[in-house]
Amino acid sequence: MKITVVGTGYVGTTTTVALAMSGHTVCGVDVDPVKVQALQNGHLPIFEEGLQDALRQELARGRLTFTCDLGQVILDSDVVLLAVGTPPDADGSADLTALEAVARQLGRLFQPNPNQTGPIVAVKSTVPVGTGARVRGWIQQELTLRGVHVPFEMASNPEFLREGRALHDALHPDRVVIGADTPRAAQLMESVYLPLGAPQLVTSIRDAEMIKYASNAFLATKISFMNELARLCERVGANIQQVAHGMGWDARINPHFLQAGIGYGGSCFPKDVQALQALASQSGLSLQILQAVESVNRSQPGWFLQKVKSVLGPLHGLQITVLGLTFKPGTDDIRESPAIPILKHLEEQGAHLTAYDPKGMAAMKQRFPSVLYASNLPEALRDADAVLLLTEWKEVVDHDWASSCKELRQPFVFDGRNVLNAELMHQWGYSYYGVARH
Ligand SMILES: NC(=O)c1ccc[n+]([C@@H]2O[C@H](COP(=O)([O-])OP(=O)(O)OC[C@H]3O[C@@H](n4cnc5c(N)ncnc54)[C@H](O)[C@@H]3O)[C@@H](O)[C@H]2O)c1
Ligand SMILES: O=c1ccn([C@@H]2O[C@H](COP(=O)(O)OP(=O)(O)O[C@H]3O[C@H](CO)[C@@H](O)[C@H](O)[C@H]3O)[C@@H](O)[C@H]2O)c(=O)[nH]1
Repeated sequence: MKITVVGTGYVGTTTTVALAMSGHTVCGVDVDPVKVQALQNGHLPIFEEGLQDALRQELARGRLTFTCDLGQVILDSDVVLLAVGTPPDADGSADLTALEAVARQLGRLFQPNPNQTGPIVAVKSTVPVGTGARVRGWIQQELTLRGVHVPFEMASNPEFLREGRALHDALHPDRVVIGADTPRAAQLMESVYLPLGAPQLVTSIRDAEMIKYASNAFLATKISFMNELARLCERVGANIQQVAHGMGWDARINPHFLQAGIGYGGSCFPKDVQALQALASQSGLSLQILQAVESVNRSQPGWFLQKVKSVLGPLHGLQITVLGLTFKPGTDDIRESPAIPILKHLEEQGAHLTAYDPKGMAAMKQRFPSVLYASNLPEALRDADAVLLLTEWKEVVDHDWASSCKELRQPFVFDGRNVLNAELMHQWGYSYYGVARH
């Protein structure tokens, strides 16, 4: 099939590569000429393991191209996937400006064809319920203005990939959700993903739109639940990791997303939890559980810092090393990373800061220019009064902690992700503090 993907950010780029690997002819379209040029030359503007190699392979095979010119590729596309950003508006609702711009552009570009069929326009971006209908309306308005009839059909096709595992998730999804209100749209969308061999669920467009937000909100709820429980565990002397382990053996609960820590970040959970609440509020409802999820998440970095201060006392003048800046390992993305409020607070308290992250330092440098960025992990640890582990990079977890203890001025380690071996850390001479873990 011929597929156009509009928006070549995280999702769009991964999707173009995965669909080309599935045997389709794919074109990625973006308004950013620098990004398009880089992608066409086989350079990935983001860090995502394995994706650049796969991109180069598909470019070489000739099934994948990138352009800024939507008009050039749209006319013979069977399916147009929209993967532009939907960032939060001032009130938390999803900003659909980019989506509207693309929809109107499609309405100005679509041409009638002799077979009297039109393309399927599928929204892959995360959008509020009802957006499919709005996109249809924007396209139709432009067609009507031109006096042209093109029988395009709408679909919703939410994306569930995780950063750091993007290509794997795009090629091996737990499920493909297809929202379609006509049999032809459903059938064409099913054939897009047929080569993956993944389970497919066909629903209405509205249901598909809600499934995406509901999934993210539920995962965020699991995390905030565990983070709040960790606060109680710490008070009553229980170990949150053992508790999570014991809970996870219940198949009805499952072991995933039960890791307490310093709160969830990234470009999706914080914005999607807010957007679902905004949607509810526009419908005259308030979602109390999600209010609590958000509030626990906002206060979790502060709770962690409180613990640091209760051990170290005033932070002014202390040499503090922060390990991990990205919102999770495997990405260079620092959007909504819990490291941001933590660095801000440490800076305000007058601590001297050194940071190390395998991929996130360039972006963080823009926000925190006065932090010292170490060129490697051993250098970051040297002469520190305390170490705060904020992202569980493999390099950090696998570090030779046994021999590093003597490099620190004071061997305080605060593990915000509960990934180091507490018993060994104590044996090696550290004063080690996890999150509700003794
Ligand atoms: N990042 C993720 O892990 C992830 C996962 C699942 C779903 N999502 C959702 O997918 C959507 C895209 O997310 P992302 O992280 O890829 O966003 P992004 O910000 O990385 O990329 C969006 C891209 O769209 C381009 N764009 C904007 N306006 C355009 C236009 N008029 N024409 C063509 N291109 C245009 C931008 O230049 C940019 O390259 C969002 O709705 C997001 O919530 C993201
Ligand atoms: O037990 C856990 C699991 C995750 N996290 C944190 O939660 C955040 C998000 O992690 P993750 O979900 O792995 O990364 P994302 O790339 O943001 O992926 C989420 O958001 C995407 C965008 O919508 C969805 O497509 C994915 O399905 C969904 O997992 C990160 O800060 C993690 O550190 C925890 O604190 N504890």
